[in-house]
Amino acid sequence: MKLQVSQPQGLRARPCAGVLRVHPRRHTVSVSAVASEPRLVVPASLQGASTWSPTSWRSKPALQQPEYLDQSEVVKACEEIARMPPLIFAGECRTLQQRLAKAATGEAFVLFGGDCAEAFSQFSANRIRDLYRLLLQMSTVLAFGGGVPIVKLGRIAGQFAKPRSAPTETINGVTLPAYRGDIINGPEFTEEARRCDPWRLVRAYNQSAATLNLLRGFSYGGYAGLSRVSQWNLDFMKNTPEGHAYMDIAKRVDEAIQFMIACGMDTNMPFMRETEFYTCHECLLLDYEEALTRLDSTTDRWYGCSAHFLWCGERTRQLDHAHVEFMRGVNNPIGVKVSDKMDPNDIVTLIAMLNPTNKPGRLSIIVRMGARKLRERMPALIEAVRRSGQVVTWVCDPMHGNTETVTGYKTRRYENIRSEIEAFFDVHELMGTVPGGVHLEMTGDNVTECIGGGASVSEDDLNSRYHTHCDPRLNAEQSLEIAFYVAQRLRQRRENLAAKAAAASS
Ligand SMILES: O=C[C@H](O)[C@H](O)COP(=O)(O)O
Ligand SMILES: C=C(OP(=O)(O)O)C(=O)O
Repeated sequence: MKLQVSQPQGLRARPCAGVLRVHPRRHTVSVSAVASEPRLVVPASLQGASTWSPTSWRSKPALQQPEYLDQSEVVKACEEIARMPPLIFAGECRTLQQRLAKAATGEAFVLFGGDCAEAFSQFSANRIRDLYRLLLQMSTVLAFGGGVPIVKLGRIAGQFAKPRSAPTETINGVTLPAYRGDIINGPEFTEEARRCDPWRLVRAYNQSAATLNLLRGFSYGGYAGLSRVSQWNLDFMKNTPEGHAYMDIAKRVDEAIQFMIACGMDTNMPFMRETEFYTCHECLLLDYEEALTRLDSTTDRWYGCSAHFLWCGERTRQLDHAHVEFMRGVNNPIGVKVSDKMDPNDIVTLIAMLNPTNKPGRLSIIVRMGARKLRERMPALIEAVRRSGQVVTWVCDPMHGNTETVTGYKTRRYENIRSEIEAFFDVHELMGTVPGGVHLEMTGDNVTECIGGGASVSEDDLNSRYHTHCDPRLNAEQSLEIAFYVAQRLRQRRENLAAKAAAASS
């Protein structure tokens, strides 16, 4: 999240859903040949590539959109957002893309983490700080194990809209519209709360701006400095096994820094005082995303300025629908969630549509299918992508394929989450490909939403601190425990590669 003073002026605001300056762009549709076969061409029925604009999604079916009672209020709210400054800058997106390109080749690793759904009622500086420092702690553990830079991407400052399996919810015979995230309606089970309110768009924008302001302060104001590694432990973690294991690493980092200072290292170097931190969310609510789409005058390219990284959800990734149409035209690094329903031919077509010039770091494929299905289905997806010569960053989301209901609560079992990560690393090892990152729903709070792990949250504990508005999150202790497991796999991978390289050169 480098603040680039010259960029804001470079991003031109555009009016929302009205007089719109269409900026024709050309996409080549064949993947530039990294490998020679098969040549990949997007079917003619899915083309129309030269006509992209921030509103071209409007001519396609858009799933999971709210039904507002008064569309004119939506237009007014979006016009207000379109007049507001961008939340992120195009130059930051380009830097992030370079970092993600490194993750595609194993020279970096990506950590995505944060709330399932940010909430207006849970907005506080302390909660932002606690998630932020937990992500810093996890990054330290991962960097220590993996020996590579960790790209930190918070599901924060914009992760408000939720796709739902069913449009309605029924409790005790009463049926109301489903809760779709605070940017759309409220979680309370009343008719009034569940009504879609367009002015929530503006409130979500304002909360995102305030959140980003604090995150930038933490990242560049000294909080994230390496000399503070031992101070990031959350209070309630201090007496847990993960807290102790973390402090062991922190001690070794402190010693390494002391040694480097003794060797003459300047502690005022930016890498000692600052860290890059990026934001991401699901690109779901297209009215909002369109209102924050801006033209970067330094490159004459469009960027989605609601977050550095946007992803397309499993439920909205249809090749000929609105979300794919919108995403193919923004120049941010982007992702697509992929379940076991994804077909190997379709993944190749989808990648060609979203990354026609095969830019490394542009596209992350975020796999979420549960351990068993991942072992069965992911090899064919990897093989199809490899044969087409497409460069993607493979990321494991071990949350969304592992949701179940226990004693009336939506939950996830720690062991299933860990097993999916294990399967992800195993499959990449077998295929000789690169595990590029993990994507977690997690919080710095001491919640009881996922069962198991060292924290030993039991089925009976679920009702004690179940605060999520949508899906269950790992708590701080469970998250750190996952980080230790991933770090161990990264270390193993590093050692295996070194052993292979040594054998090859002897
Ligand atoms: O976070 C993902 C989805 O929004 C969520 O899993 C949907 O939950 P549902 O199946 O209860 O609608
Ligand atoms: C909805 C989400 O994921 P998916 O599209 O994989 O279900 C999410 O990550 O919030």
